[in-house]
This record gives sequence, structure tokens and C-alpha cells, in this order.
Amino acid sequence: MIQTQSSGMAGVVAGHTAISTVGKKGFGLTYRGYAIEDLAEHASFEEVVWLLLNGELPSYEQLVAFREDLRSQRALPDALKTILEQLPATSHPMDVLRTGCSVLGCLEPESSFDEQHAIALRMLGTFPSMLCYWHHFHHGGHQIEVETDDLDLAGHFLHLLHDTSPSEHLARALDVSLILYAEHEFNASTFAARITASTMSDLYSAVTTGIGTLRGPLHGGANEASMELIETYVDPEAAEEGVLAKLNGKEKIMGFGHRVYKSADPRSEIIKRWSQSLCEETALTQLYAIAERIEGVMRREKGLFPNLDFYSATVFHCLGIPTSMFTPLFVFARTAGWCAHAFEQRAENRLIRPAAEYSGHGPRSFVPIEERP
Ligand SMILES: CC(=O)SCCNC(=O)CCNC(=O)[C@H](O)C(C)(C)COP(=O)(O)OP(=O)(O)OC[C@H]1O[C@@H](n2cnc3c(N)ncnc32)[C@H](O)[C@@H]1OP(=O)(O)O
Ligand SMILES: O=C([O-])CC(=O)C(=O)O
Repeated sequence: MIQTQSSGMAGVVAGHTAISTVGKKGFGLTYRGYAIEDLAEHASFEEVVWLLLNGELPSYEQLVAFREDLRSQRALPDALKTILEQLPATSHPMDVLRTGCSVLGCLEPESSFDEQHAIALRMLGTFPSMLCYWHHFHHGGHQIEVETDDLDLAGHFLHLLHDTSPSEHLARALDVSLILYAEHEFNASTFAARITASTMSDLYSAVTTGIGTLRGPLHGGANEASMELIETYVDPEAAEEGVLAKLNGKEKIMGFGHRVYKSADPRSEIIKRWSQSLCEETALTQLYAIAERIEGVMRREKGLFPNLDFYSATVFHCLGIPTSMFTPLFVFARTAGWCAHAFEQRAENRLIRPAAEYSGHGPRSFVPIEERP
């Protein structure tokens, strides 16, 4: 039996998948066999969603129809809007999405697995609407119209957030980021979502599980923590001093290291290039210089490399997105991966229920309450 105690299941093969490869020698990161570098260069997020959900790239006609389908899924039911209005203004946007997903599952339940594709599209369509509706209601004091003519999710989200259409270049930066975030094999949130799917539960429950698991700073929450760290420092020298002090205090620096990748996260190299270009475009070159200095210190002191979350934080910041919405953006993208995995689990299902090594008391006699100390 493989020993898993305190190992966080590192290196344990927990199942098989045909959706992606992570860190396999010679394969880097691939979605359905396509290299992440090619997808980030040539594909759109919507093409990647189709690829993940259906196994093949769409034809031109299929993609046009798919974009239209997704666009038609953005409206929110009135009952959901009412609930979003009743959530506190101080809620974390991840909690808003987790709740919103769960509420949608009450209002439009999955009555048969035949509906799974339609429900995946509904979640992809409504998540940006939920987040922006809640945000503008509580922080801008008005009820927004959540449907726009933007065909892609990236442009649509930036339009809803800023109430104006983004430039093509800025929308493409977010589009690429969504591609990079869309899928990553048996990461914690996907594995959790697969466990939920393996009980034959509904798709909303699997995705709600994924959202809750993604929220922590050791996983998706690291993009928010990275931004908070980078923003702490006024210049690269202060960043070097501050990060060294944290390392001396045995603190972890969020946005660095990875369970599977050992020398580099291939996604980080792609998003770093976007970060540099956007920081120049938005006159935030000092922010980029600080991030690069932190990267240098981490490589020199710990031999650690940035993961996707680190430079994504700077890209989202350049796009004017509030830091607390960074992990929700991860949700928009990873919903495609979670759903693809739930479909795969359902197609060949067996309950996921591993064994545990017992480390508690030996057998002992029950002590009646009046005899306990
Ligand atoms: C998109 C994503 O979800 S990517 C991951 C996002 N998460 C983060 O960026 C959080 C920061 N990183 C980490 O906490 C880790 O690198 C993880 C959780 C990603 C991977 O963790 P594990 O595989 O369990 O490695 P583990 O945490 O045991 O680290 C191994 C060693 O490297 C050190 N280390 C790993 N990451 C970091 C870091 N970010 N900062 C400082 N030290 C680190 C650990 O302290 C440990 O050192 P030790 O052996 O002296 O105790
Ligand atoms: O694979 C992991 O453990 C975390 C990660 O990078 C992701 O989910 O994108």
C-alpha cells in the first residue's frame, strides 16, 4: 500500500484522465493533446472550452454557434438577483460565486445527466453576471443589465465590470489568462469536484465543491495573495528586503512553487510576457519591476519559480480588476475543466473513496458520562 500519511497524496496516481497532461516529461501541459503554448497563441477561450468539453477542436461553424449559445446564457433569474442583493457587501466574491452556483442549482436543478452540457454552459454564462451584479449593486448602488453583445467571456466580463467595452488587446490578455487557467488535471479543486461527481451528485454540487476548494491561498487564492504581497512594496529594493525577511521567518511566498512542476510552470512564462506588455501599456512598470525582483529573490534563495498565479495577479491588476475578483476569474475558467472532469467521471463512474491509515487510540471501554473526569 502506498504511504500517504502527511504526504498530501503527492505522487499518488488517483485515477486516469484523457483531458490534460501536467508536467509529463516531453509533454509539458497539454489539453486533449494540444500544447498550452499553441492554445494560448492561436485559440480563444471559447474554443478551449469546446475542446475540453467535447474532446476535439470545434469547426468554424460549431464555434460560431457555441459562442452564441454561451452568450444566450448570461441572464440571471430574478430570485437569484434578489439573493445576491441580500448577501453582505463585505462578502468575499468567492463566497458570492459559491452561493450563486448553489442557488442556481435550486432554481434550475439538473434533473438528468442528459442536461449536463446545457448546465455547464449555463454556469459559464451566468458566473460573470452573478459576480458583476452583486458587485455593482453593493459597491455602486445600482442594478446592472447583465447581458451585453460581447461574444467572448473576457470582453463581456470587462464590459460588465467597467461599464465600457475593453480594447481588443486588453480583452485578449484576459482571454489568454482564461485559457491558461481552464484545466490542470487532478489539482485539488478538480479532484474534489470529481469526488462529488463520483457520488452521482448533480453538476452544480460538483462545481460548488470546486469553488470552495479553489478559494484557499495554497490553490487559487494565491493570485490574490500574490497581489497583496507585490503591492506591499514601493520599489524592488524594498521588495527584496521584505521577501528576504519573510523567508527568514519561514513564511511561504504565495505564487511560487508547485506540487507537480519541479523547475517551471509553463503557463507562467506565457502570462509573464503579457504582464510585461500590459504593465508598459498601463504605465505600471514599477509594479512589474517589483514582481521581477521577487521572482529573482525566490529563484536565488529557494530555487523556486513563479506558478501561474504570480504574474496573473499583475495582469488582472493592469486590467483594473479588484484583487478580490482574481480567484473568481480562475473560477470562470476552471468551470470548463471541472465540468469536463465531472463528465469523464460520470462516463466511467466508480465511487471515489480511498482508504486511511488509522493513527488513533486502540480499542477502549466506553465510560458513562457520570464517571468521566
Ligand atoms: C494555480 C495553482 O493553484 S498553483 C499553486 C498556488 N499556490 C501557491 O502559490 C502557494 C505557495 N506555494 C506552496 O504553498 C507550495 O509550493 C504548494 C502548495 C503549491 C506545493 O506544495 P508541496 O508540494 O506540498 O510542497 P511543500 O509545501 O511541502 O514545499 C516543499 C518545500 O519548499 C518550500 N516551499 C514551497 N513553496 C514555497 C513558497 N511558495 N514559499 C516558500 N517556501 C516554499 C516549503 O517550505 C518546503 O520547504 P522545507 O522542505 O524546507 O519544509
Ligand atoms: O495543479 C495544481 O496542483 C494547481 C494548479 O496549478 C492548477 O490547478 O492550475
